[in-house]
Amino acid sequence: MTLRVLSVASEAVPLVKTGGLADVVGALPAALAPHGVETTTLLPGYPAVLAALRRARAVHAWDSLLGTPARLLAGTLEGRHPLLVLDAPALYAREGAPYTDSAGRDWADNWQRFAALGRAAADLAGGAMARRGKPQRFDLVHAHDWQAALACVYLRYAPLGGIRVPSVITIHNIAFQGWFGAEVFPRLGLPDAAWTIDGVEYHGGVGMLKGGLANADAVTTVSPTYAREIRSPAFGMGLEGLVVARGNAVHGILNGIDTQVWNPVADATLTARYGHRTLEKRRANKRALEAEFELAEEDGPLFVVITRLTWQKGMDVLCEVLDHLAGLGGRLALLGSGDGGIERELLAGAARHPGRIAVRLGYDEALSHRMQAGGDAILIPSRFEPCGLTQLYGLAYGCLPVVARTGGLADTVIDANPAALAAGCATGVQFDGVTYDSLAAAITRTIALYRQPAVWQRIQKNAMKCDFSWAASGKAYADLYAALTA
Ligand SMILES: Nc1ncnc2c1ncn2[C@@H]1O[C@H](COP(=O)(O)OP(=O)(O)O[C@H]2O[C@H](CO)[C@@H](O)[C@H](O)[C@H]2O)[C@@H](O)[C@H]1O
Repeated sequence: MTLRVLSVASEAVPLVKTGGLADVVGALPAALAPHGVETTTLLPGYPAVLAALRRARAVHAWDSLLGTPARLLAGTLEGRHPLLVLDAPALYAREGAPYTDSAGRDWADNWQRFAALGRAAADLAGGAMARRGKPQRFDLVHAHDWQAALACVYLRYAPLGGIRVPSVITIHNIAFQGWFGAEVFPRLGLPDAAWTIDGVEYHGGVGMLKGGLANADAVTTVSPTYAREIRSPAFGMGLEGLVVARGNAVHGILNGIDTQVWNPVADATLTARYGHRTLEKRRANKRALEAEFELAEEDGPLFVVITRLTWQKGMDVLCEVLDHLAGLGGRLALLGSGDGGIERELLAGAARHPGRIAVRLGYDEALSHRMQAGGDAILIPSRFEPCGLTQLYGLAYGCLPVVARTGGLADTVIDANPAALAAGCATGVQFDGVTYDSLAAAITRTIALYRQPAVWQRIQKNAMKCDFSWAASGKAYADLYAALTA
């Protein structure tokens, strides 16, 4: 029997992406299909999403969805999986990024933009459209992050159709909570009962992620270690008490990677395609990357970084170790954008070390593939990392991850310590604490390993043979859905 799931999110590859959330939401339908789950993805109708919809048909219209007219358009994701798009021009038809305007400021009406997404999801799954040609019945709603969290709250406090549908919320990053002032509460269309510790009330305002965490039937986050970490104040960002209170309803399910998109044997963006038996072909990718970044052409270690430039990702500490890295004969190619101060410091580092440190500010998906294929090691000094995807891509591409021991980074990389090297299972380098000393020592250790070619290649082969496809995690989600709908 097919289980029908409505996956609700604010971004999904290949239509709209600001970070790893989009990779996961985009990959889930194919990951779940082998387990008898049909996933319909509901996204906001940003201009880019509407432009990509081919042969869309309108399947529902609201005269007023939280105060604004809206339509629901049906199409497909990747030409294969059902897609629903919430077309509400007053909320989404604007220039800029999904959450911010062109100047990088949060849209002032974000509360309404994403409350409407949650209300639409609850209407769809709860049966409110049944009389008016609802496109399909759903057995379960899966909400991602604060932007979709109100779906769980509406299903609990204000179901409009009378069908009781269970919900799951996934936390991709507990640091982003969607908190708004108390004045928005009356406009959400929720009963007074939701203005409580069990509902959306949080520190005197509306906490969207908090409301979802409190009211979803199950909570998942994207690695087992992060599921434990967010029980503590250091990682829970204020929500640790609620996470602890949800007890066994909280699950850590590791993200997978889309092996159709991230596979060096078949990756069309690369100069040379290769596998773990043809590692020597990586050299052509390294030469191409050096040329692209105007780095010195040599066989010494080439580090890469692909990230949002933020405090979470430890990029301030990376700036501090640039001189150390270059002084040891290392080179660095960095792709990222974000914090203006960090951008300036990185550019200053590149100016101090021409040919050794090169920085590309911006977002470039194809270049990120070429960097994983041409770099020797990827540096990921995150202060916290719910799962992390770039270390998984690095493992698949033999670009060895050098990671802080936190969250999903701790769960997916095996440190090349003497015991792991002797046992032949090492896949990268881990270090404790994101400080100058710890990161500098990890870089020193990585370069020492690189200078032993047989050892390095062994680690590369181990890394490339790891299976971080969606197979296991797709099943874990499907099992959770089955338990909730039994
Ligand atoms: N400048 C650039 N150009 C091209 N590509 C770039 C880029 N900057 C980043 N990327 C890409 O964006 C994605 C980032 O995903 P991550 O999982 O590493 O972090 P993010 O913090 O966005 O996601 C959050 O959600 C995901 C999904 O659950 C969790 O893995 C993670 O820990 C959590 O913080 C990767 O696909 C990466 O290659």
